[in-house]
Amino acid sequence: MPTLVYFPVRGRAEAMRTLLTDQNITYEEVNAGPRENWVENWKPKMQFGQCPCYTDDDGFQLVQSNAILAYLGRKYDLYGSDIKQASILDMMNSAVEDIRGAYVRMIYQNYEAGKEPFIKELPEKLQPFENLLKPTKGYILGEKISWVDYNLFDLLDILNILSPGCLDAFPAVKAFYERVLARPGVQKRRQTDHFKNMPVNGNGKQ
Ligand SMILES: N[C@@H](CCC(=O)N[C@@H](CS)C(=O)NCC(=O)O)C(=O)O
Repeated sequence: MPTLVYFPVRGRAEAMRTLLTDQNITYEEVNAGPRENWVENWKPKMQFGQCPCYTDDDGFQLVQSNAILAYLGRKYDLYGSDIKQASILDMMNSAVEDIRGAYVRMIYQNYEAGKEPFIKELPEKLQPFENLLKPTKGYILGEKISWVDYNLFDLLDILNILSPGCLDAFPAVKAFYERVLARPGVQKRRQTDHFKNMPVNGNGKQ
């Protein structure tokens, strides 16, 4: 069975947990914490000293959250139907990562002073997604969900926690968020105690 090594927080693992559950892929969650256990037993084994780490059932091991998501996309036919669609997904995922990276830095390094300016800049950051999602009327590529949809959904979820209602001015983004949220497999994940009891980030800020 595949394993996912991470801490008991949503963080950089929740998008892949949602993808795996929604795609009916059974996997085992391995808690890399607490801190001493991580530093002693896990960190030295990770290629870049960090997790999440996904090990497939044949032993193939990957770290770097975006690489893991893309691998799952390739493996489970969630990467579009040609190189142009795949490249659109790469582009969208890079844009998701731009916001997630800034979010993570704000949460861990500058929450008190950085939260309000970050929220102020959100509309400017969400507008391109509104423009790109408006004509698709479904997921990023239209009717079929892709690996990047799960990552974008997770990003919107944490932004909505940071700034409740921040999606309201973007009808296509909001409809996209609600469409993914309503998927039975996504609901299945969100009904678990594992999900419900987990903080969004490792330092308790959200
Ligand atoms: N670029 C990496 C970042 C991974 C990362 O920041 N991992 C953090 C948890 S979210 C971690 O392993 N922290 C423990 C440490 O650095 O010792 C990715 O996308 O996976």
